[in-house]
Amino acid sequence: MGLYQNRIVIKVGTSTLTNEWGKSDFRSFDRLACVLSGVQNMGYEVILVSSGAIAVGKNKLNLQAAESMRHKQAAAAVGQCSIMFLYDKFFGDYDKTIAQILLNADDMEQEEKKENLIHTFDTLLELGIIPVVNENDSVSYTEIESDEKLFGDNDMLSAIVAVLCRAGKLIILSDIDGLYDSDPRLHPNAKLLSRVECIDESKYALAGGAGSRRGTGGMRTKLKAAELAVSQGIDTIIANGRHPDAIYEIIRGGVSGTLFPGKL
Ligand SMILES: Nc1ncnc2c1ncn2[C@@H]1O[C@H](COP(=O)(O)OP(=O)(O)O)[C@@H](O)[C@H]1O
Ligand SMILES: N[C@@H](CCC(=O)OP(=O)(O)O)C(=O)O
Repeated sequence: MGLYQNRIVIKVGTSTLTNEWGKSDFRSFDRLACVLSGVQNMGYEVILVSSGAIAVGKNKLNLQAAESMRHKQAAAAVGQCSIMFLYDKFFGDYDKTIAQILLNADDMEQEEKKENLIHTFDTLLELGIIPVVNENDSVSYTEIESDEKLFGDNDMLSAIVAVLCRAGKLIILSDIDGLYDSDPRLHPNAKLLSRVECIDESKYALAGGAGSRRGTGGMRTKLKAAELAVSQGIDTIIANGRHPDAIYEIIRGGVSGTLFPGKL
């Protein structure tokens, strides 16, 4: 079965949605809601995979120092409400309705649950609703901590959702313009790669860890996600979430960030 070329999954990371103190960055939420609403008005189906629950929840609960798993899970439960409140408000300003979908790995493993999930996504999109997806962190943190995790990071979750929904494009928004030939925070002369045809060990060797205390995974998890999506024919782009207008350029087929062309 082919891909829906007008269906786009956009993933946004914690580092884009929060400021350096871990508080919600309202302008980022607003800009993203504005652009995604505009993209939907152009006839595209939009699915948003959003991180941010743990950072926002920790800030709200003043838990900065608390790193235990149960505190993170509690923070996720609190922060998820906050981010959905902001999305509801900002998307509402642009006349859009959103829906929340929280997922775990085992929701994909059982055929019946997987089918139900596909039907829910399809129905929401048919109704013109923008689904906002996150991992169900309060339930699934064991996966986040495990080495064998399939989930545990929203980069991978966004690729799984893109494959499940047969999206034509996956756009991963981060706090950086794309994949560089080394981590630009450590190497100021690093160069942006605008197109990557093959994700092999040499590319993983370029990717370092997270760039801020708030982000997780860094470029490595984005490459893993891109590898999965590309293998299913889905064009994957890493771009800067501080300038979501780039999404207009990307859907026009222009160059912004790093493109990993889908291969089948
Ligand atoms: N080769 C690389 N190219 C670009 N960024 C890199 C690279 N290696 C490591 N990074 C780091 O990855 C960070 C983005 O990942 P992360 O902090 O997990 O953000 P997010 O919250 O958006 O997922 C960048 O800020 C950057 O410092
Ligand atoms: N599910 C977690 C996000 C985990 C994650 O992958 O974060 P990020 O690297 O910022 O995309 C949360 O909502 O806080």
